[in-house]
Amino acid sequence: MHNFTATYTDLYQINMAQVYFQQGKHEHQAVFDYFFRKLPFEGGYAVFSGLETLLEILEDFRFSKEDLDFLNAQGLDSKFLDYLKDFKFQGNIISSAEGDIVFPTRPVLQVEANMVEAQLVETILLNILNFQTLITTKASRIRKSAGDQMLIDFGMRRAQSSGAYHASRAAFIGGFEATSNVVAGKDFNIPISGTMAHSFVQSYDDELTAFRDFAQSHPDNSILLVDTYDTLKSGLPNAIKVGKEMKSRGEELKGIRLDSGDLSYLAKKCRKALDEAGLQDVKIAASNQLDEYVIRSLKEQQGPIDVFGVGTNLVIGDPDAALDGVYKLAFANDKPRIKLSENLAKLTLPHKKQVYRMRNSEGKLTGADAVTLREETNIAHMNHPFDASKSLRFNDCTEEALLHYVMKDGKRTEPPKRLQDIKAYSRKRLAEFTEEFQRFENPHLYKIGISDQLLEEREALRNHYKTQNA
Ligand SMILES: Nc1ncnc2c1ncn2[C@@H]1O[C@H](COP(=O)(O)OP(=O)(O)OP(=O)(O)O)[C@@H](O)[C@H]1O
Ligand SMILES: O=P(O)(O)OC[C@H]1O[C@H](OP(=O)(O)OP(=O)(O)O)[C@H](O)[C@@H]1O
Ligand SMILES: O=C(O)c1cccnc1
Repeated sequence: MHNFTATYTDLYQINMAQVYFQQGKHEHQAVFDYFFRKLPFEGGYAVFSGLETLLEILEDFRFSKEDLDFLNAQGLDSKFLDYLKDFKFQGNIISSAEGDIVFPTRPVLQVEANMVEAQLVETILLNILNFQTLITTKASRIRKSAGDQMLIDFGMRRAQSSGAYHASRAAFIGGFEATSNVVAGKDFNIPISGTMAHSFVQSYDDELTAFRDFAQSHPDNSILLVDTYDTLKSGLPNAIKVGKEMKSRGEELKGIRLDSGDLSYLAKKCRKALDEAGLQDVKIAASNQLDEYVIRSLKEQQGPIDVFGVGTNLVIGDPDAALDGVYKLAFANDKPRIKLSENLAKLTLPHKKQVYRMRNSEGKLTGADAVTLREETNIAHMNHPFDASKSLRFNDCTEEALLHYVMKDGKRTEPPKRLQDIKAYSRKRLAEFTEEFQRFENPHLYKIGISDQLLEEREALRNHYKTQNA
């Protein structure tokens, strides 16, 4: 994996950190919230991911000698640079579980650290969490459409460059079974899978020989690409020939892949011909600019497609391209902090906080998460975060605390989780949300409320800064 040293940050973080150091404020303790304001893909939920990647980076987040030489050449203060020689992230991370279902406005993760540490980790934290959460959410939607069919990530070549590495990880958490991305497979223990390219077929004078050579070399694992010249007139009959030859040798053709044309129509024709040739076990894979909507349509048309290969639209998080996650100061030097805005929705929530998922007496979701001050319990009432006329009462509800310490004093509180376990957890958590929250068109709104005490604290601070600056 790329070695993320502490220069993996924006310059303004270092410039601010220098001032904190010079003013003797570098030991002041801060709490920052990571949250986002808008759900991606106009969907009803997001799936939080990237946490393990972040923790791994933070465990060894320091400046190398070359980093410090570079900063020295930029004219930064030599005493400050001396201090950075020993810099290491020694703060706490309080987080939602990776794979959990998360919503706008409420903190997804918090950083508790000194001002320098908290500021220097902001950029990498946003870089990792915004991207992986976006892609895991996209993958989860594609999984929803695909039902039980196999999903393979084909996105590496079309990803935003090295983003492919973490996109493959994120896609697996969201429900993909395999990836064509070999390095991600190796590093994250994701099953790898592959078929063949058009170039392979083109490089031969005839398609049949191309298929035969491939089958001979990969007797257990051949998926033949049948659309290079003509799917029904050439690719399919040649694949059937090779499939039968393999069968006579006691081998089995694994599948064929369709990559153009009307995928549902072609899959039906191919399935029929394969079955008639006694090749019922040969699978049909499809690719070509798939996403959750095309896959949903292909399923509705009952195209007998067993495997979907999804590239571009998955790894670029189409059409959103970015999650708008932000990192805002909530507490510093023993005082709650707020950021005011003309736009009410951009007011921040001050203080050290906790988030609770509210369930009714039967253990079912009530459709709301409540944000409270950290020490509060027994949430009976909550308020709309930005609309004073709206509030919600809870009767006889249980509260599940969603934020937990995952790093203390720069060290993880638990060993790293296996990707497979994160995926299984995520699936279980999403299954709690009814169809209304998961549908693609105008999904049901999951509510986020703030407790009476938090509202009071926020309003007091707001008035304080408003009058101070009047
Ligand atoms: N039966 C179908 N129902 C809905 N969408 C489909 C169906 N078959 C294919 N598609 C999708 O329609 C789009 C067709 O893309 P495009 O117009 O590029 O066709 P193509 O067959 O790939 O052409 P080319 O031969 O140039 O590659 C792709 O996103 C594909 O996944
Ligand atoms: O459409 P996507 O969802 O992005 O899926 C990946 C695409 O990448 C490959 O095409 P490409 O033309 O790059 O190579 P090929 O000649 O092997 O088909 C593959 O055949 C898919 O069509
Ligand atoms: O294995 C495949 O078929 C594959 C891999 C990457 C991109 N498109 C297809």
